[in-house]
Amino acid sequence: MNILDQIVADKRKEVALRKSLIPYKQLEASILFERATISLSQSLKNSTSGIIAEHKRRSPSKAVINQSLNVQDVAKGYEDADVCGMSVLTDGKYFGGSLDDLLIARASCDLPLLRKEFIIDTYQILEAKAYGADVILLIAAILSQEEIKQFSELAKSLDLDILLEVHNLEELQKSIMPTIDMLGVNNRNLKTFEVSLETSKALSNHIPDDFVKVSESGISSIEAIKELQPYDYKGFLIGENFMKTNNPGESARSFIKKFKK
Ligand SMILES: O=P(O)(O)OC[C@@H](O)[C@@H](O)c1c[nH]c2ccccc12
Repeated sequence: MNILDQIVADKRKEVALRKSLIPYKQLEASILFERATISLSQSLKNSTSGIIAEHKRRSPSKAVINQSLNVQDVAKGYEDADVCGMSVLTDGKYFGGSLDDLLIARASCDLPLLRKEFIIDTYQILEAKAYGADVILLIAAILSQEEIKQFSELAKSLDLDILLEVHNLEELQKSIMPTIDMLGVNNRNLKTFEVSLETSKALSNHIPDDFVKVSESGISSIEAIKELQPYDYKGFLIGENFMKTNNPGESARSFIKKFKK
């Protein structure tokens, strides 16, 4: 079994357990369920930097990145740095995150928040809303076309934006539908962990213009972004490069400063 299959198998068990303890009705009773969301795709369209900064403690490809920070400081730091949005990993087993991280990020800043999760069930979309997310991630590699349609329609009905993640042409072609707001190209192959910016370049002209294009993973310099901009990328998802430092907010700030020059 490759790592992605393993993650999904674990996730199915986890979601079944969560569902048995907290029913849909209880999620819908969260005060955050009525909150007006902030659109990340709109923010990206109006942004000069397009940086989406991530909170990630560890990952299967890197083991520990940073375990000594608190989410509140990171969220405030990213907001002060004027990033466009924040991504919060909520998977516990492989990434050391939690829904509580999302909730604390929500309480700490007014940035559009992405729930970074392996979504395989509609239940997780209601959780995303109940814990303060503005955007959900859907990963084409683990979903059927019918699931992408059903999940994105539900997310839209909850006023959540949808970032659809692909890694190759086949995934892209099965995923293009009007309920998707942003198309993310993951430069990291989730099955092998190989990273290459060429993935974003190669797929860009297959993405119709009405989707906001986001390049994800392995971005650690302004040069990388400059390289991707001619391919019409408007958003850049950066995790490790900020999170490996003692002060991710400050790192994001100096990154964005260089950018504007
Ligand atoms: O830390 P990086 O290389 O900057 O990558 C961030 C982000 O793109 C990555 O965490 C990611 C992209 N897609 C995912 C899907 C699941 C978990 C994590 C991810």
